[in-house]
Amino acid sequence: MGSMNNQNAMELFEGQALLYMQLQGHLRTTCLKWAVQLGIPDIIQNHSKPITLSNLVSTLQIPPSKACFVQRFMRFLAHNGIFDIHERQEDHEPTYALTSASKLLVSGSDHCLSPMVLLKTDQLLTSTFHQLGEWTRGEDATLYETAFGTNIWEFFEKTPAYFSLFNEAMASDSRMVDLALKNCTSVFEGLDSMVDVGGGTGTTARIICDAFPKLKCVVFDLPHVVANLLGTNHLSFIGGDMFNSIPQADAVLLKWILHNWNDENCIKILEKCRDSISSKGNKGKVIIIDAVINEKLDDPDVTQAKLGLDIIMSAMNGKERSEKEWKQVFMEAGFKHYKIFPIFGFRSLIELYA
Ligand SMILES: C[S@@+](CC[C@H](N)C(=O)[O-])C[C@H]1O[C@@H](n2cnc3c(N)ncnc32)[C@H](O)[C@@H]1O
Repeated sequence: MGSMNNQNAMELFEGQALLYMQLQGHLRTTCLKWAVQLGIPDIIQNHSKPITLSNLVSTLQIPPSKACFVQRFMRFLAHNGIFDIHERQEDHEPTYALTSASKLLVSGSDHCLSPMVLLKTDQLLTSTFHQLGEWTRGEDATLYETAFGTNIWEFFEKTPAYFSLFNEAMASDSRMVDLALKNCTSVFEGLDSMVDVGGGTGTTARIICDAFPKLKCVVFDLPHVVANLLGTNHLSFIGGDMFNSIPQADAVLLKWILHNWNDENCIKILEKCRDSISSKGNKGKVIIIDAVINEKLDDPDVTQAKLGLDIIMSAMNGKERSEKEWKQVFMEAGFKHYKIFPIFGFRSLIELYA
């Protein structure tokens, strides 16, 4: 039949499997959301040993007729590294345990990322990506302007449910900062004051203040974000716009801020940071926590996480950057020296000096 040889056919079938795998990619996120909404990580954690399928189904109060679906969802999630799956010796019944990923989904644990799962799998927010084609062909600066008619920050401001969803997700991400602080104490030691620009509801600043009790911290964010937030002796909240001016300090922290913005806006923000630390001479610093794309050195899953985030950021007119791209932005904003500490999982801490 035809001129197609076996080799060609095999290549096309491999291509087909790759395409089908990618086309079903949304199921990874929806099944993950299903597991979080049903509280499966909590159930396994509370069981204190691997849980059998029948036990899981009865705890979930799912009709026995649906047990086979639970088994298949769990198999799919286990295949994607979210749960561990084993067979009980005596009756071959599947049992499930937590992995390092699902340990991060246990409610009330120190590093619970479930709020981030709920943000990233939200139906309205994910549906905006169906408009990527319309947005790239049009003149709107961001996808959110095409989808909602406003930029994302105005959308959160006007939609209280999403404002809370976003802030809780960011706070959950920030709680992981404590895992890396001991690897970069030199970055914060000796500082008297720090301003966390775009610091949201203050989770990162609180963790840093606790770890470095001599440090006074200001959380600086849009006025509606910090309105009504209570500080402490060492922590205060100030509302404003980082494109206008940033309060004076020994150091400025920018966690997950610069990737939201294009190079032109990043340079403007960094110039305001430079003004903020100017009274410290060459001792003032900017501390950035963001990803550095490095496809050659990174594990493919890490690159996948960074490149996916880059698409989300591109829709906000921001970007994830390679070291070369970061360096260019730093130099154009008038900074001369930087040091990268790859200590935050798929993100790095970058210390920046004028
Ligand atoms: C991606 S969130 C990061 C929050 C926090 N740094 C964290 O990592 O959890 C970006 C933050 O920038 C704030 N932001 C946006 N535009 C701003 C502006 N013009 N001035 C100050 N903050 C701004 C947002 O309100 C939001 O809290």
